[in-house]
Amino acid sequence: MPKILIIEDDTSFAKMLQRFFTKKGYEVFLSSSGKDGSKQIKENAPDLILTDLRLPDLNGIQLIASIGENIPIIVMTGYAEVQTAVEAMKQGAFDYVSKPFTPDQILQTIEKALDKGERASSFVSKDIKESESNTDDDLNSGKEGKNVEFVSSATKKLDEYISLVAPTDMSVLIIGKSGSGKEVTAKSIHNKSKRHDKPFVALDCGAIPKELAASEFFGHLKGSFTGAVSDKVGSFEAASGGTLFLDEVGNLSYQNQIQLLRALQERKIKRIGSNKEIEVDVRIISATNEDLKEAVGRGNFREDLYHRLNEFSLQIPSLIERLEDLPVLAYHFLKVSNQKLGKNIQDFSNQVWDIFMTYHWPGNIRELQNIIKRAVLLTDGNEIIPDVLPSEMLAPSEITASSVNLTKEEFEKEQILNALKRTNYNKSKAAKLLQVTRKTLYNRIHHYNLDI
Ligand SMILES: Nc1ncnc2c1ncn2[C@@H]1O[C@H](COP(=O)(O)OP(=O)(O)OP(=O)(O)O)[C@@H](O)[C@H]1O
Repeated sequence: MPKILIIEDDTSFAKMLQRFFTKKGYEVFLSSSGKDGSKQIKENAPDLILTDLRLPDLNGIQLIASIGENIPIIVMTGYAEVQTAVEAMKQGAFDYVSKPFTPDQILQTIEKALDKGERASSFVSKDIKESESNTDDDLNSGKEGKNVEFVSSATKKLDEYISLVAPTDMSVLIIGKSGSGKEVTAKSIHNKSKRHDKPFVALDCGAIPKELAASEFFGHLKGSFTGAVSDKVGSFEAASGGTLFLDEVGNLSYQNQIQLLRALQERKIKRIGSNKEIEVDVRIISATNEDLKEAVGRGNFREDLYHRLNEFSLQIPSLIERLEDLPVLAYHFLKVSNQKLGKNIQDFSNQVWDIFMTYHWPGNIRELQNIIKRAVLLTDGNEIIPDVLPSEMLAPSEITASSVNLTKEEFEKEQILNALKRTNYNKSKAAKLLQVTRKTLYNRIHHYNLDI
């Protein structure tokens, strides 16, 4: 079993990595300082070292220089430290990864580094390594064989990340298209966290007028502004001890971003009209369906806030990227709709399955849910047939699942143009068809420079 030493002073982050690598079959040691790290290198003889560059007692570059080239070292860097990371590589580090990174990214880098080390020393312990890796393969295939039947690899990976990050207090940024399950994911993280018996409060930042955002976040006292007819508890206070979910966080105005950042930095808020500071303990999970990094680049979203919200990011696959899950979801929605509507419809016809598996699902899981509910309502027989599906599914656009070989950007651009054509260039209707907000549609039109 390969041994990894993680030198990182952020202990909850280090523990999360430890759990992940242990699951992947590594033996993991933790150290929170350079001095202790050097001691552990002697005691535990790790096969690989993963180290932060900023350590409380030693600079990572000095540490790397003292280890030499015998053990592969991977350095973890903050977003502004790439230059130092390059320096670290000159000193002999194998590679660097910039935070935030997904566990899979770091795993790949580690495997690459170990593979290199293994080749270099293969003559020493080839037999042992071969027998160990065979056992690992058997275990992995056995594990997967149990539950891969109906679940896509994209969803399995997502579940794995949720379980990893849930017990920590890290801020999570969930990225995904509208209706893909971002809020469901946020709830799942909350339910698996130690805060699960405290409130989960969701705030749709896209729906609040910017003048009212501060009051929604922090609350207000009666009479503090026109319309403040009674005292109001804000979302931060309401979520105290629990989780605050900020949906469509990219839609916050610049002024609101500053207010949010201040509250996150100070962990204290004041209700509007009050001088009393209130300490708040909330975990922040936010979601976006636009590219926030790009919004940072354009100057529309504050970089400092972006990094504070994005200690860990989760990408939610669109339904079209997880079509293997569609049957499980479809039967689930059939069952729920039957219960709600007092029906007992058994199945979907073969033609319906064909349509489901080739449609492009711009509205993702929400669209599937709505379509099935409507179909259940309209069906008299035993089985759902194409007649009860919406007409846009029966005469689908030229864009279908098979066109996924377009790049993601080309595909999205096509979807937007298509929706606009089908609605006679009415942007409100096109946004509805795409199941995004008008603001998102405007942003995307601007992003793709669409001349309409
Ligand atoms: N894994 C799932 N199982 C069952 N239902 C799901 C699942 N994921 C999403 N849904 C359903 O799909 C709908 C959309 O999910 P959700 O609200 O989480 O998406 P979203 O990405 O947050 O959407 P938006 O971007 O519009 O806020 C909800 O009604 C939700 O119940």
